[in-house]
Amino acid sequence: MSSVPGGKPLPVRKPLPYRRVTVLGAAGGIGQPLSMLLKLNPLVSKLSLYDIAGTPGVATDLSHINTRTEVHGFAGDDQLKDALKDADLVIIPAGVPRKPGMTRDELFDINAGIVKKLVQAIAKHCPFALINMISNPVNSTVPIAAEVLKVEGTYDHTRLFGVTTLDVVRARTFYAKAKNLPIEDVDVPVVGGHAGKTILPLFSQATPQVPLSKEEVEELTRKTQDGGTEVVQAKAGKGSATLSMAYAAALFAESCLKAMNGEPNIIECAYVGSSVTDYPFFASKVELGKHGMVKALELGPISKYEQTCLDEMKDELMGSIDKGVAYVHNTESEKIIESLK
Ligand SMILES: NC(=O)C1=CN([C@@H]2O[C@H](COP(=O)(O)OP(=O)(O)OC[C@H]3O[C@@H](n4cnc5c(N)ncnc54)[C@H](O)[C@@H]3O)[C@@H](O)[C@H]2O)C=CC1
Ligand SMILES: O=C([O-])CC(=O)C(=O)O
Repeated sequence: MSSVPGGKPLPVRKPLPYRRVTVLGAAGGIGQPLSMLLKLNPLVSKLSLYDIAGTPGVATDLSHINTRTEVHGFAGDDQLKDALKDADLVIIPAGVPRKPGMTRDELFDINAGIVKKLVQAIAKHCPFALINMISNPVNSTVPIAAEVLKVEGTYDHTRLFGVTTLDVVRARTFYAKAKNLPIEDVDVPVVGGHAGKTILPLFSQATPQVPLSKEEVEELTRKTQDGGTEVVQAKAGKGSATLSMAYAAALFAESCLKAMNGEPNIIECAYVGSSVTDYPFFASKVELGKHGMVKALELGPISKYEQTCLDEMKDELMGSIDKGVAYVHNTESEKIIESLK
C-alpha cells in the first residue's frame, strides 16, 4: 500500500504482463464478437486481427472503445507475418461454417487447407505461441495442426488446444435449466471430441450433483451433442453458432492468459494431444500453466452409460484423427514429388 499526504492509503496495482493475442479469421461471424470480447479484456494488451479481407474496418471500429487494448488490422497473405509477430496466443476461427444438413466433417475439404496454411505461418513467425483452434472439424483440424508443426519442427503438444468450451457452456446451461439450479454455480466436464457422439458430457461429475434419471441423462447428453446442429438449423443457411462460440472462445482464451500470467489452478476442458486414453487426441480437463498445458487430467470415475458412449465414439474419433494426419502426409508427399519433377 502507498499513501498520499493526508489521504487514504492507495492500493498498489501490480502491472499486468504485456500480452499479444492474434485472431485469424477475425472478420467472420465468430471473429468479430470474439475480437470485441478480447478488446474488453484487461489481460489483452495488443490485439492483432487478421483475415483475408475486412479486418482494417473491424480493427478501426474496435479501436475506438476506451479500453487499454491496442488493436491492429491485417489483411491478405502479405500481412499474415506482421499479424503473428510476437503473439503469445493465436486464436483460429478461420474457415467455412456448416449449412443445414451438413456434418462438421463435410467442412474438412475446405478448412483443412486453410488451417494448414495458417499453422505453417505460426510455426514460422510465432513458434512459441499457444494455439486455440476453433475451425471445424476440430477433431481433424487439431491433428492437422500437430502434423504441420511436426513437419516444421516446432510441435509441442502442450501449446496446441482444440476449443471445446462451447460444449461445456451448453452442458452447463442445459443442466442448470433442467434441474432449476443457479446457472453460475454449475459445471459439467465434457470429454471426447467436438462432433456428434464424440461430444460426451459427464453428468456423473457435474457440480452441484443432483439426481438425474436415466432418461434425463440421455436427453441432456443428446441435447449437448446436438447443440451445434440446433443453431445451424435455426440460422437456416446463415451459418452456425457465432455469438455463443465467441463467448466460449473468450472464456478459454482468458484462462490461457491467466495461467500464462502465473495464476494457479486453472482447469478447462480442451481437445489436446494426451495419453489420458488410447486416442492420440482427446478432450478432457486440462491444467493450464505459464507455458500452456501442464497436464491433461485423468477422466476419473464415470458411469456405465458414459463408458458405453466412450466406447461408441471410437470409430468416429479415430477416423477423424487419422484423416487429419493423412491429409498432411499426403499433401507433403505431393509437394516433394512436385519439386522432383
Ligand atoms: N469449435 C467450436 O466449438 C466451433 C467451431 N466453429 C467453426 O468456426 C469456423 C468459423 O465459423 P464462422 O466464424 O461462423 O464462419 P465465417 O464464415 O463467418 O467466418 C470465417 C472467417 O474466416 C475467414 N477466412 C477464410 N479463409 C481464411 C484464411 N486463409 N485466413 C484467414 N481468414 C480466413 C473468412 O474470410 C471469414 O471472415 C467454422 O469452421 C465453424 O464450423 C463454429 C462454432 C463452434
Ligand atoms: O455445429 C457447428 O457446425 C458449429 C459448432 O461446432 C458448434 O456450434 O458446436
